[in-house]
Amino acid sequence: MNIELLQTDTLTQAREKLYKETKNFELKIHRVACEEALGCICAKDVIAEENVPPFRRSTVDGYAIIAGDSYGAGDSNPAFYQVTGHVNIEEQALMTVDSGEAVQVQTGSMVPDGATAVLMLEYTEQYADGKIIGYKAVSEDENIIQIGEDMAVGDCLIQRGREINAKDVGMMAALGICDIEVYVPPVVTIISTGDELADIGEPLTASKIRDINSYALTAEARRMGMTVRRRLLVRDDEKEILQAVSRSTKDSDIVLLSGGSSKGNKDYTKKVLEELTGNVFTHGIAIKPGKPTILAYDRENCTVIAGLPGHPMAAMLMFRLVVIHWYCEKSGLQMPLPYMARISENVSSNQGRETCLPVQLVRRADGLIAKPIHAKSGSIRALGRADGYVRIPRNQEGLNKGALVWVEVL
Ligand SMILES: Nc1nc2c(c(=O)[nH]1)N[C@H]1C(S)=C(S)[C@@H](COP(=O)(O)OP(=O)(O)OC[C@H]3O[C@@H](n4cnc5c(N)ncnc54)[C@H](O)[C@@H]3O)O[C@H]1N2
Ligand code: MOO
Repeated sequence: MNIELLQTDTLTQAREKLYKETKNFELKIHRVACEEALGCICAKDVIAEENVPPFRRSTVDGYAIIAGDSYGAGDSNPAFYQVTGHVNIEEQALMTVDSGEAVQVQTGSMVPDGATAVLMLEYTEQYADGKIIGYKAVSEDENIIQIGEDMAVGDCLIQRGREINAKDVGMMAALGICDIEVYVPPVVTIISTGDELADIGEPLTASKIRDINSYALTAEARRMGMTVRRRLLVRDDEKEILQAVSRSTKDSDIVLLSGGSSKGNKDYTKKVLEELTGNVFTHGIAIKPGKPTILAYDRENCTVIAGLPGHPMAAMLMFRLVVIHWYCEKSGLQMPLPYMARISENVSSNQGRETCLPVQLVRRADGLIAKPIHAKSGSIRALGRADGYVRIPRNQEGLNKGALVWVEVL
């Protein structure tokens, strides 16, 4: 029997091909209100058009003075000031402060011209009508926040690619930015293929197993902020798969298939994708798990199609390592930073294929420990127990116990 072996790309090659093939693919952009922006991905740098604060503000309750007037002042050598006014928090400071003078201010009040510092209330005492004593020296600018010190006109405050968080929403409010340009979440269709698959509510009959991938991939896509248009469970039937993909490429930016990606007699994914797109550019990636991954691009509908391996761990990892990685490149989104940990035991790896080793993270007094999860490629439990994975390069023999590794969080 002549079985054609998969011609594998490295992960880097597969990513580069996908990026090159999808040059004309552009994520759509829309505006959302500040209150709705949480979790969206910023599509254009947000530049401050106002100074924050817009005027000099006191950071304490006290007296605005000329700092030089306080030099040398202390408990046994107080300085004397003539109080010439008071600025309430909502008032504009219309007066100026001259040498020997003090204007009373509140936390957040505008600091009058001429004043170069604010002396805190607790270091002062009423002396006589209209006069105070100061028991402390203050330096230039002490207790004053300058115009634009927090955010200045022209500062880039939210960068393209950033996932907007609550603090960013606060910054937008501070700058009077009512809405922001963000990427429209890509629309995804997820198709599980397999005659052996039963849907979640169906009774399990002999030789059936439950469909995990369409649920897990849907949840992962949603976690990434994507919109899941539909989730389908399709038999190992070429025509059925073709119909499902063909209908989905018309209204989805991304179509994920799972199962049927290798070379078995019922593995139709590649054939169907060839027929529909004429543009399958990867079949096989030198990575474990995840080798039988297929990548295609439908140029007409601008749809990225990934045929993921059936094994759930492999499907999840390849969704992340290829498709989500591509989405991050397109949008500028950064994945969470990896954790550094020490590997708990010697690990051998498959030379010639990069290894993605699922690990559990355990916190110890001296740092994090990454415990490899030993399980067969199709293990479901491994998927649930893994906090993350360690990537071992294809040309590396393995890892020695205690080696420092980066753990990408799952
Ligand atoms: N002779 C060879 N056999 C296999 C090879 C190989 O190189 N030579 N590679 C193995 C690897 S690695 C993987 S991964 C799988 C990939 O196969 P397919 O992508 O064609 O997937 P299936 O054969 O359809 O399924 C594999 C496995 O996963 C189960 N599965 C499929 N879909 C789901 C789902 N939605 N939820 C839960 N489980 C699912 C399926 O029942 C199979 O057990 O091929 C190996 N074989
Ligand atoms: O490479 Mo397979 O994808 O081990 O599960």
